[in-house]
Amino acid sequence: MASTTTTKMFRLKEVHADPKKPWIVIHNSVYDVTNFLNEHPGGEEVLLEQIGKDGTEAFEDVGHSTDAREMMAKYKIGELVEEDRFQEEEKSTPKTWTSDNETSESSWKSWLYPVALGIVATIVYRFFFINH
Ligand code: HEM
Repeated sequence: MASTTTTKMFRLKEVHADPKKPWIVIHNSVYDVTNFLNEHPGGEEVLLEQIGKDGTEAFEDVGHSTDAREMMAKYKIGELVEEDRFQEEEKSTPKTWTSDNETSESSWKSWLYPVALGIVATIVYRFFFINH
């Protein structure tokens, strides 16, 4: 019985914005960072800016290491209930990438660079032979 782990579910409004008991939501999981504030390599200031809300974007913008991600497990206290969950945008990004007409527009741009480089190389090559 003692080994069964049940995930505690929280409403977004239950996530404390109190600096004395600070909680943060990252990827729809709830973290109690009370004992982490002093230890955070990025400082407590940035953590305090995210308390009581979804800090996923701020967390990802920093590009946290795998070590940092593993460290998070220690502070996780539960997850957000289904109704309060935030859309995880990252997962849908690769789909829109391939299906957009934006892609066909940007693909001709990717040709421009090597073609321009080829033209410049030809000019330089010709000058070399004319002058020598
Ligand atoms: C429980 C959640 C978090 C954990 C365990 C954590 C852990 C860490 C660790 C281990 C580092 C050192 C660099 C690395 O290994 O990536 C770091 C750096 C940093 N973190 Fe966090 N962090 C958390 C949440 C946040 C949040 C919500 C923000 C909001 C902006 C943040 C901002 C930063 C910044 C600005 C740095 C410094 C980056 C640098 O100096 O290059 N962290 N964090």
